[in-house]
Amino acid sequence: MNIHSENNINHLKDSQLLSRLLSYAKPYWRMILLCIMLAFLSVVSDLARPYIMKIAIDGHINGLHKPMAMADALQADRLKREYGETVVWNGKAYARLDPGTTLPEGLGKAQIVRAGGEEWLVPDWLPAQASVEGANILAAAGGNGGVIVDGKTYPAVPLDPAALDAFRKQDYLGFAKLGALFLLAVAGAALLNYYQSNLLQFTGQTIIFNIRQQLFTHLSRMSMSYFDRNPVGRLVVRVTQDTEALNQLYSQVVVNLVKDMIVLIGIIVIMLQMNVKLALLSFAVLPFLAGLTFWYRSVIREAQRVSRVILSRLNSFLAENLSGIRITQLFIREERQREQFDAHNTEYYRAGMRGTVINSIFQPAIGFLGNIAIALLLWYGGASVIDGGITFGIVYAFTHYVRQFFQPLMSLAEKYNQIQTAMVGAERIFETLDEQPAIVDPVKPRHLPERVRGEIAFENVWFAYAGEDWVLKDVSFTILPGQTVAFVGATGAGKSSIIQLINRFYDIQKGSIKLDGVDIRDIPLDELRRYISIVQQDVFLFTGDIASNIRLNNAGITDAEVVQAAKMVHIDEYIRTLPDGYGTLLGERGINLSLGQRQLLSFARAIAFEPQILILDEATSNIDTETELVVQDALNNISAGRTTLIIAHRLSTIQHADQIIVMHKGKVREIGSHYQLLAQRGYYYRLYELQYKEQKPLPKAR
Ligand SMILES: Nc1ncnc2c1ncn2[C@@H]1O[C@H](COP(=O)(O)OP(=O)(O)OP(=O)(O)O)[C@@H](O)[C@H]1O
Repeated sequence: MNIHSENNINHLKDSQLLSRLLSYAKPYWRMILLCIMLAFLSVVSDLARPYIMKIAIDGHINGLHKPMAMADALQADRLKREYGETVVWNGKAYARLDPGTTLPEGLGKAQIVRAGGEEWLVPDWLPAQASVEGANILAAAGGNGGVIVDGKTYPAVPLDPAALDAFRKQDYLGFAKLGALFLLAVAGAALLNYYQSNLLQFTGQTIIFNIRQQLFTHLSRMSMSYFDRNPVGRLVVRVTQDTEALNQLYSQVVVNLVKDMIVLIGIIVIMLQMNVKLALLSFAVLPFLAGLTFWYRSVIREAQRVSRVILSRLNSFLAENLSGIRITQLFIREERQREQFDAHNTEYYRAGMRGTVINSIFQPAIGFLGNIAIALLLWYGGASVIDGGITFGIVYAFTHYVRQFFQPLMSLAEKYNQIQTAMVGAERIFETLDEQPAIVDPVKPRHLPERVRGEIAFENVWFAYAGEDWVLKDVSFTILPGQTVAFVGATGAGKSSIIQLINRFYDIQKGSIKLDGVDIRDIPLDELRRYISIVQQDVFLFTGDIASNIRLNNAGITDAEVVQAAKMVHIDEYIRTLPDGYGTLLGERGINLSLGQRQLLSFARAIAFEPQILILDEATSNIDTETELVVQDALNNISAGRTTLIIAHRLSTIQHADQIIVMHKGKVREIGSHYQLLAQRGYYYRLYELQYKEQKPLPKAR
């Protein structure tokens, strides 16, 4: 597997992932519980709305035609006590009855029915169909004060507008009340949703804030070998995108899923309570729904997994190619790179389309099932209304509940996607967090004094970056306190590796490296690295001004010390010519420095930190010869009394070193001073001769 290919194997089980995810949410359980309670209340007000409509329809719009109890006007109070709203008209009191109420002894029956465009009061109860105008009511039976239903004539009195108003009064009042209640439910749901979603976002953001913080702290402790294996682009995605996917999980999915569950259960309960038969009929589509969801789950999971793997490949390709754009343009590789990008892009497009096609089948299919349920309702419910078995209000409410029932299922696809993305994000985040830094502080640390002598000893050191590819083989040497030691050797001989080992960017496999006689693995990392400053060929500049790039946020370094360090490496003059001097911004929003200027800045950085051990890795390779002489002079000053290690290809710059260590294919080949090594007429001599000839072709060798 190369480092750009994205890991696509599931290591952790979903249940393990979930329990770890929940552990992050645990400190905030009160808020989450409150969110769930708010969600519950908002569901209640959501579900209340069709119910309110049902009451309006059955109780008031069609309320006029309900069967009534009739008594003498003197008994109005009794009627009111027992059956609620009572109308007194023409010496009689009337009260509407709920369906199924049995009429006690002593009370008469009455019902209002619409016939021939007029409302009639009948002192009897009519068959259920009669409440629907026109159904089997032939007409008002001429002028004889009666209505004919199913061939039977009932005596009836026509109601004049004033009487009708009296009977309708409770309906007008009822509409006002129900309207207010409806409004309250809407406003309540809006308010509850507002608080709930804010609280959720707050909780989610806080949890993710903590995870990001933990990730960054963790990453900054990781060893170099980790960064060799993980491209920066991937780690950036870890800290930003993957955590954002988790945020979605906490702030959108979890509570909304709970909310959806409450909605579904709530609707089932309400429907069963309103009418069992109609409810069961609406649920007839559920087995198909379950089958469809099962199919969807299995195909979309695979499609999304493939799509994610391809996307991360595309991202890596893009990141690498944009950072290497200079080389691409220089070697006119644009066309080839474009073809490769095209291949990745096409693959991603296809994967995306596959997901789209699956979704475009699933979502309408769910909608279709929902509509079938509504069609069943219309067919059976409509007929039952006419038969009088079910009220119109119930059918109306049912169609709404069925719609509400299918709504969460329609967005299931989206939620499923979010959960999957979050799970993959969580898995990657936990994998990152679980990876322990290869280089850690010693269990039993040994502390060196504030100032070390600076003796560095390599004793039979064997080192490989990976496996058994030995980069250093049995390397031994001792650098005495205050000495300046140079490493020379061909490219790839292992010089830079030696330097990376001294400050423990990597740990060795065999032998030991000692500072003042103490194995560096026994010294706390912070302390070890505080003694050492390294100036490298590639200088990294942080976004910020020049002064902050020299002192690297170390408040202990004063402005005067910054200037002093810059003066020592002769970059002070240049800095002063810049518009803002030491306050000039570098990087993206500021100016760009030349490679040589960057190296000088990095020298100043090393000097300002006053290290006790100074390491220069090809540090003067980009500085012109004239400036190098000056810097060399400054270096001589700085290295006086300090252990200094220098890697240089230009042998002229290291002739004054106390010791020169010649490396060859991972081994120490020769050690000695310049003159000793020349006298040996070995590898160093040959190197020197080669360079000497190159640089000064005219005079003959001494
Ligand atoms: N981060 C790394 N991961 C794996 N192998 C590495 C790494 N860095 C260097 N190497 C390998 O280690 C060997 C020695 O590299 P090193 O950089 O120490 O050589 P060097 O003598 O400093 O060369 P140069 O003069 O070119 O800087 C090389 O063969 C290189 O391929």
